[in-house]
Amino acid sequence: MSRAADRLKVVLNHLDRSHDAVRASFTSAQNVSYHHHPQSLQYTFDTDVLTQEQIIAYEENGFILIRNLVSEEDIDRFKNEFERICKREVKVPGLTVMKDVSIAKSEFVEGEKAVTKLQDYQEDPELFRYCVLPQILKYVECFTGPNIMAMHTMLINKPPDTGKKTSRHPMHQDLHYFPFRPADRIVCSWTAMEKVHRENGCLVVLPGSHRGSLQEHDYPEWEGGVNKMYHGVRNYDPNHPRVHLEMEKGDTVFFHPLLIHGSGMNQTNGFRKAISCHYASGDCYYIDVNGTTQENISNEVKDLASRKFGADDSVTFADTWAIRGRLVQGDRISM
Ligand SMILES: CC(C)CC(=O)SCCNC(=O)CCNC(=O)[C@H](O)C(C)(C)COP(=O)(O)OP(=O)(O)OC[C@H]1O[C@@H](n2cnc3c(N)ncnc32)[C@H](O)[C@@H]1OP(=O)(O)O
Ligand SMILES: Nc1ncnc2c1ncn2[C@@H]1O[C@H](COP(=O)(O)OP(=O)(O)OP(=O)(O)O)[C@@H](O)[C@H]1O
Ligand SMILES: O=C(O)CCC(=O)C(=O)O
Ligand SMILES: [Fe+2]
Ligand SMILES: [Mg+2]
Repeated sequence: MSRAADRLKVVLNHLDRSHDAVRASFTSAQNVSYHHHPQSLQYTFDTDVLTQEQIIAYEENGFILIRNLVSEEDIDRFKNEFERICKREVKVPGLTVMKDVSIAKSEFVEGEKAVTKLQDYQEDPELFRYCVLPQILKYVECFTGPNIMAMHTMLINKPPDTGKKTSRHPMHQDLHYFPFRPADRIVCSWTAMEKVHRENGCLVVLPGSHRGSLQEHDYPEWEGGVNKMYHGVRNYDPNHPRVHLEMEKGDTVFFHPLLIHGSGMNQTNGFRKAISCHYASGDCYYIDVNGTTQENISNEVKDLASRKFGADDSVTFADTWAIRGRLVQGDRISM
């Protein structure tokens, strides 16, 4: 047998045995169903980039954390560009600058202290460098395959909580926002721009939840308010076993779009920064989400597009994604 085939056999054997344990760790309240019995790898391509342990970890948990993947120098450049954008020294076409809801609705705050998140930075060459870093794409290819589209770009500047707990990001699955498939050929890369830990609101994940299905999402009923479009999974069970991903500057997590994740309150005085990109295979295809659980977010996105860009009814949810997507490797086949 070839070396690759040997490797695959070892991995599949391991997965077959360990899946029962992962299955058992989920409560029925979370309504996660498993049908997965591995005949081959479902979530990864074995391209000799990932170790056996990393393949097993991603297949089982739905994420892998790679330490020290992005250099300090690159991160400082992203941070510097973020500051220039906040000071309005550069204007980026298509960029959304989002303020925290409790800051936007109360005090007048200027500059980066008002900004919770930049979204859609694909037209900013300095920030978009993140999406084409070779060491990132090398890992992304293990999940998407060789044709790679950068579909969604964000720089998150989680502010110190104002006391209303609005700095939290409710537990969600990113696939809720995406009208393209297959889910297994989509991956998020999320890089800490400084030390992130429980106190400043690191990512919180439910390992193995990527093996469930897309759940219904809605605004959580939070007293202090919720940020626009921060939908959470319905009936979230706070007692579910979860993992806090504490990371150093430059550490990067790659995760599946069905993985349930969120982030806690920022209880420090600093702004917790991270940069991320969602990638999809250039072979993915758009779906119509009308009549599905994604209809609520689709309507919100289309509303915003019509207010912001004067888009008319003929602009679909899928169009709003196709416009933002950028090819970063290989061919743009059907996206
Ligand atoms: C996988 C991935 C996609 C997952 C996610 O990223 S989930 C989060 C997705 N988030 C987004 O797509 C960003 C959505 N936000 C935006 O588009 C913008 O921030 C807007 C909500 C439209 C506000 O922008 P803009 O109109 O420039 O802001 P203004 O300061 O002029 O405020 C206009 C009215 O909006 C309110 N507002 C501002 N920021 C927020 C907020 N964060 N949450 C809820 N409401 C907000 C603001 O209070 C104001 O309301 P009124 O005074 O008109 O009642
Ligand atoms: N009702 C809910 N619906 C969806 N997500 C929620 C809900 N309640 C909490 N979360 C999410 O659960 C995750 C953990 O939040 P929490 O505020 O408990 O942080 P934490 O890291 O546990 O902090 P602490 O150390 O203070 O307990 C966050 O993503 C938060 O937004
Ligand atoms: O950085 C965070 O707090 C998580 C953001 C996130 O999960 C998202 O925007 O989809
Ligand atoms: Fe997310
Ligand atoms: Mg807690």
